[in-house]
Amino acid sequence: MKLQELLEHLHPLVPFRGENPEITSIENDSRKVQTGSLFICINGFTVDGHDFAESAVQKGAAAILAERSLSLSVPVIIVKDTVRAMAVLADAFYAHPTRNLRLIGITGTNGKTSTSHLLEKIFFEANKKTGLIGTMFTKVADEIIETKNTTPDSLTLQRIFHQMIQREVQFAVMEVSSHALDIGRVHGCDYDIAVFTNLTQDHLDYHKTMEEYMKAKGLLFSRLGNTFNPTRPRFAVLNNDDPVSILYQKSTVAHVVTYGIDHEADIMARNIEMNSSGTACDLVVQGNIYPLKLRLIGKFSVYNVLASIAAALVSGIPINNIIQSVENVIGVAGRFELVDAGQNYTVVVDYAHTPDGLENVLKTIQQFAKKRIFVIIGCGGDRDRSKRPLMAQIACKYGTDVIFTSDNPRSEDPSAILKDMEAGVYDEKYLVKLDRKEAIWAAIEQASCDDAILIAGKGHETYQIIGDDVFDFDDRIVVREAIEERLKCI
Ligand SMILES: CC(=O)N[C@H]1[C@@H](OP(=O)(O)OP(=O)(O)OC[C@H]2O[C@@H](n3ccc(=O)[nH]c3=O)[C@H](O)[C@@H]2O)O[C@H](CO)[C@@H](O)[C@@H]1O[C@H](C)C(=O)N[C@@H](C)C(=O)N[C@H](CCC(=O)O)C(=O)O
Ligand SMILES: Nc1ncnc2c1ncn2[C@@H]1O[C@H](COP(=O)(O)OP(=O)(O)OP(=O)(O)O)[C@@H](O)[C@H]1O
Ligand SMILES: N[C@H](CCC[C@H](N)C(=O)O)C(=O)O
Ligand SMILES: [Mg+2]
Repeated sequence: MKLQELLEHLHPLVPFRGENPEITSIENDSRKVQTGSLFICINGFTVDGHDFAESAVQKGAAAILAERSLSLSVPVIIVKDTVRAMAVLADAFYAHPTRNLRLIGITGTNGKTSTSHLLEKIFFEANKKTGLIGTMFTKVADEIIETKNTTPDSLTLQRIFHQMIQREVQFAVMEVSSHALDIGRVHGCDYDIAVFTNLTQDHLDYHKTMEEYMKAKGLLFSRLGNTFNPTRPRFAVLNNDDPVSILYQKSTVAHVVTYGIDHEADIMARNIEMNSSGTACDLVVQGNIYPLKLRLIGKFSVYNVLASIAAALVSGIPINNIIQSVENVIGVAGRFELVDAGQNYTVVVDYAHTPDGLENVLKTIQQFAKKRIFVIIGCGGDRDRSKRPLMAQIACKYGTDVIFTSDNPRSEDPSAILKDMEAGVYDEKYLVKLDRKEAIWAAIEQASCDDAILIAGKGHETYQIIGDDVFDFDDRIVVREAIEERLKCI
């Protein structure tokens, strides 16, 4: 594509003169630039991409998109906001891939990964070709691609959609983080369905207030249906048990479909009964009642199931297929994942990393725990500090034996993170063990018959980030080793 043809997608006041080279790729990382690339300079949180423009030209960049003038031997196009321009240009360069996909975006503080995996499974089992983008990985048909962020930057994202089109994917399900909505990573995505799970405290390091956080998530709904193809129906799937849904409902021109447990909704679950191996309930859809037997545990899992059922129904998947798929789901990796190595107590590994997530999981455990509840919990570094004391409080409210330990300290001092947690707790009911492996082993040493152990915060993660180092660490493997070692000694 010629540079001028590409730039026509920006607004007409963007000046363009001079050479009109062929653009063979778009890159925002100078290290990936090749001959013919358009290099987009992004002023990031860590470094300024403008500082790499010269090296991009040396690597063969044919043109540069920047926010300020740069003296270079190739055309430099100046825009006010390169992040925004990147989203528009990436969408155009890859021939507007989301116009040809049924795209479902899922936002909310907790439950995005769980709901998106459930929904992808429903589509897959209904013989649709699927794509998935989220925290754990990205999937294009049967190919798994590693991604760094829950929602990748717009360039990576449009490239993935393009691959999906090439692989004839019909339904793409993606997690849409509040960061992505705020920064503009999903600008240019044409969603058919937007799903809201819930809103509780997280990411205040970034958004500063709950109001700003709520507004960022709301962008998914206010933009829905404002894009390219007005003839395709758009749906907002909202959780009626979360008061924020009323605001999102007001902000969208799309059709609204609601789900809920405690408040009247289009799609509901009633008569929920739970034990340690599953959940039974009645699914109510348009006055019809369908008995559901889920292998997933907890009220929060029922919400995720309802959200995925609602999105699948408005996508035209028959109810009986949907029910069969959700009943088959054993679980999502690292979400209420039970570790059974032959011990006589329950071990749960869960990704709860917010106050609400932790409370939901602990309430669930409390419902079937017969004796002590051990909680092993830490908080991530370089993330919302204000959630640390709250998570510590919740751990001590529901746990009988609590061990505060490290999560991913990242650039922070691990002891300082634990001090932030301790500030929320006034009794002495907890132990502090900086080393996560030691914390897990200590709990296993003390556990006895019918106790329950929750290892929270890292779920599916197979690493621990300490400083700039990434170490192998998987709660599920570490706890299994500890259990097996203890069983040997009996
Ligand atoms: C705070 C934040 O959002 N940071 C994101 C941001 O990184 P950054 O601004 O630090 O980038 P940077 O290193 O300053 O680089 C600026 C520019 O210079 C370029 N560069 C850099 C070096 C070089 O040699 N040459 C070069 O051209 C880079 O490619 C980039 O274009 O842009 C990167 C590329 O898109 C992201 O991967 C990175 O996410 C980091 C890893 C992150 O941890 N983000 C978290 C806060 C996040 O976004 N989380 C959300 C929500 C998670 C959830 O709740 O599920 C998510 O969606 O992941
Ligand atoms: N609907 C829900 N409501 C409240 N808590 C939930 C819900 N679903 C899951 N959780 C809790 O939150 C944790 C994270 O779930 P999940 O990974 O699905 O959320 P997420 O929104 O994708 O999180 P992230 O922001 O990290 O991408 C789970 O391990 C569980 O403890
Ligand atoms: N998506 C969340 C995941 C947190 C997981 C936790 N283990 C941590 O590292 O803080 C975040 O990036 O804030
Ligand atoms: Mg997620």
